Amino acid sequence: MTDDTETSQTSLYEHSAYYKGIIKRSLRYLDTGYPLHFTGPSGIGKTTLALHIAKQRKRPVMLINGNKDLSTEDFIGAFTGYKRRKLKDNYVRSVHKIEENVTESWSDGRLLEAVKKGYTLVYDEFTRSKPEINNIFLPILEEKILPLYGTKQKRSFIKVHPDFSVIFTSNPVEYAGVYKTQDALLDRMVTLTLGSLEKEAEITAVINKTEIEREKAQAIVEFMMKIRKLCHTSQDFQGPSLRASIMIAELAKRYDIPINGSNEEFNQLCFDITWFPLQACMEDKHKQRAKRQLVQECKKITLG
Ligand SMILES: Nc1ncnc2c1ncn2[C@@H]1O[C@H](COP(=O)(O)OP(=O)(O)OP(=O)(O)O)[C@@H](O)[C@H]1O
Repeated sequence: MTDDTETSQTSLYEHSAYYKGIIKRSLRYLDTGYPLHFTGPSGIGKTTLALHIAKQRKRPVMLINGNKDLSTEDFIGAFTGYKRRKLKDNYVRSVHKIEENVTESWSDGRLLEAVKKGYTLVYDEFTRSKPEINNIFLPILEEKILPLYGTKQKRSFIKVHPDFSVIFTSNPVEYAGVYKTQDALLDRMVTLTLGSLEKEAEITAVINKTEIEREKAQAIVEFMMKIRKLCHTSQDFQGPSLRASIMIAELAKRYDIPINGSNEEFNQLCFDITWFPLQACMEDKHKQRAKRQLVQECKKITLG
């Protein structure tokens, strides 16, 4: 993450009472030794917030992205090859002595490194990894040890560094589609559910991220809020996210597209960015009507 990005995010977090509260509480939970878990729909800023909080702890931050291929070796480490040491003793001319030593070389996995050195770990989208892989967090969180069995290591476990902490993120929609989150693991974390941003907070985020003028950011966010109201199904599918507002602002700025519904390019941009996430939050029978409403709402925007 660049310094610029960090500055822009800090600005939203510093000016929003909602975020200031979350950050303060989160740091307390982490400092007391409880892992944190941000859950909520895609694109509302879970990862960004997790990384921001992790950085506040003044410990090195490690990011791991959950995925189905993540293995125990990735987490703990593995023997990666052999080290050969050859000593040739020719001290006495007539005597040749060769001593050869072959040892396996071990390289630490990312979790082992974080646990050993007391890093703050951000484990993003952890529910995308297989539950049996995530089980390794149970002894870490409960007994404060990382077991090394199955790794041919001499030690059977290592102690967790007192400064080690974890922030998990997940998207509830994925619980059903990917792997069911283990209740035992969830039971050991403090889970905070993040909802959509309030209007002012979203406008600030869009301005900070894209440096677009305020009135343009406001027009985009107000449009997006109307579009989200067209959603019919569960609250987990909230339609176009903050990411969608940022995309429209970024593209309009980059290609000098006026934020104006009378402009064909702008209409197309609105549609391209919002239709797919919008149609995902409703049943088929509502889609045609929602499509017409989306086009109409976009045409109503009248900024230069
Ligand atoms: N406070 C903020 N200020 C400015 N931009 C932000 C802020 N929070 C998030 N963003 C931007 O919004 C977008 C989505 O954020 P992020 O990736 O953190 O969301 P997420 O909830 O983790 O999404 P996903 O579940 O899809 O991984 C990113 O482009 C990010 O840079």
